[in-house]
Amino acid sequence: MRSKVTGAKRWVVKIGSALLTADGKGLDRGAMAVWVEQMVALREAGVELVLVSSGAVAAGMSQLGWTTRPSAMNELQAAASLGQMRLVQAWESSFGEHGKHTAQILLTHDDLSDRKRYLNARSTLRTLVDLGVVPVINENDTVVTDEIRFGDNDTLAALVANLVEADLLVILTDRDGMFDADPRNNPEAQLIYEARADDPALDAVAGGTGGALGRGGMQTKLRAARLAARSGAHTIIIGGRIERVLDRLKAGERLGTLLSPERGMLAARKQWLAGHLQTRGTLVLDNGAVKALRESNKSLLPVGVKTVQGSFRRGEMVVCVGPDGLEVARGLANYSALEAQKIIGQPSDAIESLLGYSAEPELVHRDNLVLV
Ligand SMILES: Nc1ncnc2c1ncn2[C@@H]1O[C@H](COP(=O)(O)OP(=O)(O)O)[C@@H](O)[C@H]1O
Ligand SMILES: N[C@@H](CCC(=O)OP(=O)(O)O)C(=O)O
Repeated sequence: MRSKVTGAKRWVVKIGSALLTADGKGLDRGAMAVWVEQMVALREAGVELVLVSSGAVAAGMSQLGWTTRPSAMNELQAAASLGQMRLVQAWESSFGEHGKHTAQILLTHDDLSDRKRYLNARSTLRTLVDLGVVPVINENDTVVTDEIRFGDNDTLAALVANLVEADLLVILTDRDGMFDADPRNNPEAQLIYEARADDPALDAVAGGTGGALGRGGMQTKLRAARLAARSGAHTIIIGGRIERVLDRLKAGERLGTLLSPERGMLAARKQWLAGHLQTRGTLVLDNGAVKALRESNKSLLPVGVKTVQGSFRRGEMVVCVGPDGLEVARGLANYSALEAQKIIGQPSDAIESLLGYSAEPELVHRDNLVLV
């Protein structure tokens, strides 16, 4: 029984091109319907779900009657924009059969490396998930250039897992999981059931590249597992054609390859927050806010802040001190220093009238807060 999988509350499911298009024969709607049925069941079981779907280029190629993947960027981008339409239509209509909606999110590298855009993408995704909508994410292939492309959706899916703080990343592919050698050339290759994501021995076995349609192969899946592990997520690499694959994972069956993070989610996040960012300002809290943070593990609301010092932008790190000037916590601010000045001491439902818009009710969300 895999308790880390059965207990996971937030899943990112990534489906690769080779799998989605039945090796280039156009979108495999039958297979999509089977995954959708299982994803709907997961949602009904209380799992929060984000889907990362490849297949735009492959779907576009089949619409255009192209049998080999073009190497020219403009052709790839044209195929992607054509195929993306069909891809999201197929997901929407398939989820629609179960009364569920999907939402398209196309991301580029810049969207995740810029703090402000990162926070915006995160709060949109959270809102969609809270609304019961399934976000369907792909790379924004038509605008990316070689220098800034994720290149493969394994990496994108891992960054999305970091973004939404998923506890499980499920990478569905055309093999049963990660083998101890590339199964294309080694019929004797054995499936690896469990390993630590950071195990250096895995580098040698994941050497091969992807198939004709997919881009990454096992190498990018391993890298994705390592990236996901940074925020404490487990990764499963597994065959998407295994019967009732998602249902059976949820039930705890030992299928596919489970790659575990070296640290738990909270420890990973705390280390990241504690180690990686410079602080840009200080919020002086009242006693009630200090107590709410320390004793009840709450988010910091504007109402509990007395003064704002320094100059910070949305997404930057601030220090939270008590009335005695001693540090209580540090975290990422949802508002800039100028905005914070206007909303401190006020209830969150006044933010909209004070600023003209409201990003979030919290000044610092507890997920982005580390107590000292
Ligand atoms: N150690 C390995 N275990 C399993 N598959 C491997 C391994 N090394 C290379 N591969 C290849 O990786 C392929 C899956 O990657 P890829 O073609 O990029 O698919 P996707 O579109 O699902 O991302 C498999 O078909 C397999 O041939
Ligand atoms: N964004 C691209 C996906 C890139 C890709 O090939 O990814 P993958 O098949 O997951 O290795 C597309 O939709 O065609």
